[in-house]
Amino acid sequence: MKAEFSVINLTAWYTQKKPVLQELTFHLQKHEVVGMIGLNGAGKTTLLNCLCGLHDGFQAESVKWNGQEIRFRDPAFMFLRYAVFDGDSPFGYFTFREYLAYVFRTYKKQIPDIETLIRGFSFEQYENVLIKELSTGNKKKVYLITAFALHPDLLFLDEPVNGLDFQSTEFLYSQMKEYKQYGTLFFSSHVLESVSLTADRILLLKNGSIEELCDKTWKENGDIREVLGHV
Ligand SMILES: Nc1ncnc2c1ncn2[C@@H]1O[C@H](COP(=O)(O)OP(=O)(O)OP(=O)(O)O)[C@@H](O)[C@H]1O
Repeated sequence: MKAEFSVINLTAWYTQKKPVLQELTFHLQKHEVVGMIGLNGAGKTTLLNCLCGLHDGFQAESVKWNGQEIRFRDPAFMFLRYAVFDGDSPFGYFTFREYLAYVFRTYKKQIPDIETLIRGFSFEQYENVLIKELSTGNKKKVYLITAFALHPDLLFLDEPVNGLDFQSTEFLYSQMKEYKQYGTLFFSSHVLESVSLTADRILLLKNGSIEELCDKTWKENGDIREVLGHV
C-alpha cells in the first residue's frame, strides 16, 4: 500500500551536538489510526512539533504527502492537518463557538452538526464561555471537538487523554477509533489503554528512532504491557 505521509531520516535537535530524534523514518497510511508511545523525554512532542512546522531545529531526507515532496509549513499541507497539543489553549479570548467558526472559516469548510460531539464530551454548558475561563479538561475539549468536527486528512493529537474525566475519555476513544473513516490519526500517549483500544498500529519512540510493535498480540487481548516487556 502506498504511504499517504512519509518521513524519511528526520533528525531533530535543540542543541545540534545532541539530537533528540536521529534519522527517524515512519509512514502513515491513508485512513489509519496510529499510536505513538515512548518514555518521558523520548521526543514525542518534539516529533509532533516538527510535523506541525513548530520546530526549526531539524533536517529530513524526505517528507512526502501523497507521493509529493512537501515542507511542513507549506500552506496546502497546513490546511490538511490539525493538531491538539497537551496544555496548549490558544484563542483564550474566544468562546468555543467563536473559535469553531474561526477555524472552519480558515479551513474553508462548513460547520457540520456537532450535537453528538457536544453531548459525548458533556460540553453543553460551555459552548459560549470564554476559553480562558474553562477548566483544564474543558479547555482540552474545545480543541478535541473542533478536531473531530473538522475531520482533517491528518489529525495529530499529543496526549489526548490528559485532563479528561472517565466519561469523556470513553467517548474520546470511540472518536479516535472511528477516525479512520475520515482520515489518518497519529497520536502520542502515556496511557497504554488509549493506544491498545484505538490504534491499528503502535509505534515506539526509543533512542531517537521509531520502531513498530510487530507483535500484534495486543490487538487480541487489548494489553500491550506484555509486548512492551520484550522491546
Ligand atoms: N525547549 C527545549 N529546549 C531544550 N531541550 C528541550 C526542549 N524541549 C524538549 N527538550 C528536550 O528534548 C527531549 C525530548 O522532549 P519531548 O518533550 O519531545 O519528549 P516527550 O517524549 O514528549 O516527553 P514526555 O513524555 O515527558 O512529554 C528531552 O530530553 C527534553 O528535555
